[in-house]
Amino acid sequence: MHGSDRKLARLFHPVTGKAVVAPLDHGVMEGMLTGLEELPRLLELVGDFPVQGIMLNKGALRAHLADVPVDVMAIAQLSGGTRHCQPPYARSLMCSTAEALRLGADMVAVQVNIANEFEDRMLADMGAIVDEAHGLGVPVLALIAPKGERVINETDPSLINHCIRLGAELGADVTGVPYSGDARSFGRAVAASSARVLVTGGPSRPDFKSFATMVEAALGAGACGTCIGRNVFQHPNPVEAMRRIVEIVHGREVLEMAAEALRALGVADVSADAAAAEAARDAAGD
Ligand SMILES: O=C(CO)COP(=O)(O)O
Repeated sequence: MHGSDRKLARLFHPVTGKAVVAPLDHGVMEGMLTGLEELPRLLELVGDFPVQGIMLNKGALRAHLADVPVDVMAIAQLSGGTRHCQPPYARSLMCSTAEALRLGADMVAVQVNIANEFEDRMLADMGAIVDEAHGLGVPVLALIAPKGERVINETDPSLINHCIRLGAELGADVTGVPYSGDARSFGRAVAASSARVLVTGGPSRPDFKSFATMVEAALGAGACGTCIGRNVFQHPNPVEAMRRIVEIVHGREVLEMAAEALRALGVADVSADAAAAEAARDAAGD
């Protein structure tokens, strides 16, 4: 067992063995993105659910660490790049693992976009971060996706399976990838991976119901959780969207237990009542 394994175990729910990570790191890429402007409000929302990890950039970590519940992993996003960059899929390292640790992070994340002219640098950065983080006993989440001018289909199964394999080959503890939609080959890549796999969300989709079906399919194919941001926080009803994702990953019982615990503490009623949740979903047109 490595030093990082003990911390990594905390990322997975003790009953379900799965993880819901809330990425709130989009400000570097997008600037003032609708739905993601107010971090304190989002942290409050996330804190009302059985979520296992919150991903923040280093400035946000410094400003808001106190608002990340102590039983939730604070994940420092070390990579960044803005959508104004040419090309917009280039990512650079913005923070070291040592600095992330100093800021209070429990885990670090690094982003790699493959199949473009900058992948060699992003891969080298990932390699260096894995070495540095493991040297300090810190687990690594690698968010890997195919992005670039030559990429025609960003969820092409062979490219997504390559991303899954890459995470494991380069020593990530957890790899986050988009779902390919091909359950069989995705399942094979996940089963062969020494790193556990989370499914990422991508840009907000107008049809949340079909998005949720995709997430369910990814979990069914072997993903052991989610790292979904925009499809939750840009949903017309982010509370309901968050509830649905948690329900898919951990099941209704865990959701209800968490709601009950909050009620007992007199904290806001996240009301996991099944009928109310169903009604809200219908009202939201999902
Ligand atoms: O990991 C992520 C951002 O760093 C995933 O976020 P999205 O679900 O918004 O794509």
